[in-house]
Amino acid sequence: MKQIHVVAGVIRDARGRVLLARRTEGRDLSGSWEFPGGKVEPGETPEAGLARELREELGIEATVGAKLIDVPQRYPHKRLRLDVREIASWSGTPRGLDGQALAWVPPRKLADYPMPPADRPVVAALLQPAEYLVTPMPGADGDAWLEGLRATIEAGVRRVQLRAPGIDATRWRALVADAAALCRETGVEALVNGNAQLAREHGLGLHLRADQLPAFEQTMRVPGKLLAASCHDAADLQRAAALGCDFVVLGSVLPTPSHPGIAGMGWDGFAALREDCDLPIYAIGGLDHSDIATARAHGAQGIAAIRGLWANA
Ligand SMILES: Nc1nc2c([nH]c(=O)n2[C@@H]2O[C@H](COP(=O)(O)OP(=O)(O)OP(=O)(O)O)[C@@H](O)[C@H]2O)c(=O)[nH]1
Ligand SMILES: [Mg+2]
Repeated sequence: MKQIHVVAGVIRDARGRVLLARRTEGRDLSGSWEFPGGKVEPGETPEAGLARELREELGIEATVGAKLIDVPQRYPHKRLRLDVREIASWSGTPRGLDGQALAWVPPRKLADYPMPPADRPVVAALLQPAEYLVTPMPGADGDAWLEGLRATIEAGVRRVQLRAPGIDATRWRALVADAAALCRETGVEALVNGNAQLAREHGLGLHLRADQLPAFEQTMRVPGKLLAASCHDAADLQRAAALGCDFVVLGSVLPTPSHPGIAGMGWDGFAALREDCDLPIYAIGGLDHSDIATARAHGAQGIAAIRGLWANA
């Protein structure tokens, strides 16, 4: 199958809006909106290719900045790597030189524009956190666990999964109530592992374990709240996508002490699974903050971790 490297730019105006272009008739995915860019030509660097595409398609001169995300994606007749860069600065007035419509879109509204599958992880990378904390098991001192959560939030974590497998149910209910209040107070998105009833009671999102995916039904969703899932293979990813999960966690990428004897799928294994799925995916398994750039280079939203993100570790 044909493998193509496409480089596209996130171009922002002074008001922070992002430029989208609409694919013209007669091309693949026509009518869908995309980040301006195109195929890198043989012998060309991605930066030079993107600057050239923006000159040809929009008539602007651009300086290519930091990498946002690299999304490996499989389409019916080709395998794509969508390599997305921030545009550090640009000059001129963008015009649709190929006859394509243009739109300046506030980031919050990006999801309203139909885009190709490879762009869904790109939009998620622009809007959603790169880190997803999974709480460690509370020790005897529940207050210390809550303090750990507070410190982790103060350190910058904005999305949290409350998880404590095997804990006494009454004790967990009380800890979840306190943790939910703390997350609400600090504006942090919180999901609870596995327990739809607890999620409902506290207005939390729900994070499904992989073994819960086959029997889970839409009617069990918490209305208006996030739904996420832990995935280990292609079948899990397919089930999570069919359920309409907002995002998933996929691993283990590296071997971890919590799953001794299980080899990780590695970054190449992660990227291969990501090719057939358009969900935002956090990589998990032996990772911490320092792995975010590597994760993004393999199409991940970022990293999920217990010890790797816990402030009091
Ligand atoms: N520029 C751009 N292309 C994207 C995005 N998302 C996405 O899937 N693509 C795909 O990446 C490829 C972009 O290549 P292109 O615009 O240079 O070329 P094309 O295949 O339309 O050109 P062609 O018809 O001349 O072969 C297309 O297959 C397009 O569907 C995106 O956000 N921006
Ligand atoms: Mg193009």
